[in-house]
Amino acid sequence: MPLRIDVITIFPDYFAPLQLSLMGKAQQSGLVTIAIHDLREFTSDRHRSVDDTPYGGGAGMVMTPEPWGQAIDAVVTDQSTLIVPTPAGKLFSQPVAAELAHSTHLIFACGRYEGIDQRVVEYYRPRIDVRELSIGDYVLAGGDVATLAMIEASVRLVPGVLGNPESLVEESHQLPGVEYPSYTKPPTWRGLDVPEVLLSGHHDQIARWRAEQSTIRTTHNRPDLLPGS
Ligand SMILES: COC(=O)c1ccnc(N)c1
Repeated sequence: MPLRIDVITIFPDYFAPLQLSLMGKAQQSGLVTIAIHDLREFTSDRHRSVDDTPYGGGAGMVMTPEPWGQAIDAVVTDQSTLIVPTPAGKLFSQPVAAELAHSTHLIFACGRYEGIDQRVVEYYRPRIDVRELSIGDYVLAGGDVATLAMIEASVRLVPGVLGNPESLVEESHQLPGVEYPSYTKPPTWRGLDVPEVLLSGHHDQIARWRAEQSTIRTTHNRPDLLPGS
């Protein structure tokens, strides 16, 4: 059963990159189907408006609930997971990507402006799995880029999408800490040599060196990921 993804957005063109490379191949292989829907197709006024002023005052505009209700109703099933990208959400992570990769149907609601009227989440929460997810502690102009990131991180974990599943084993955020540094030809580049151990053919020594490098890198870049932190 392929993973089905429906993306609802006012900027469908943001998702053209999903036709390229690994994501494009995943769709051609039938492992994943991705459909992009323009929210404005679900408006009913002449101006195809999707936002209005916030109750309670404040700057910016809020996306009105009805177009979202119409758009989500057009694709939702009882197997759907509705994902709302928002800086206020739970943190998206590799384990969450793995969960999404094994879902049946994902609906991404890409909000703009100051966000989507909260009643959209409140309406669907009793009916289906609803997840407000953040890709990190920063604010974007909309949920589209976050959706691209979450789709790519999840789809690459769908069995069969990656040619060599081996490459999933060692990558960062799978093992405790981050990945060791990588090198390829030439052996010397602008006076810089590849670490000798990597050319030695001693697989035990290479594994030990890589584990050490992972710890050094994790300590320097992501001490929060160190065991026991
Ligand atoms: C409008 O959406 C965002 O700004 C957003 C969404 C998901 N993660 C973030 N860190 C920001």
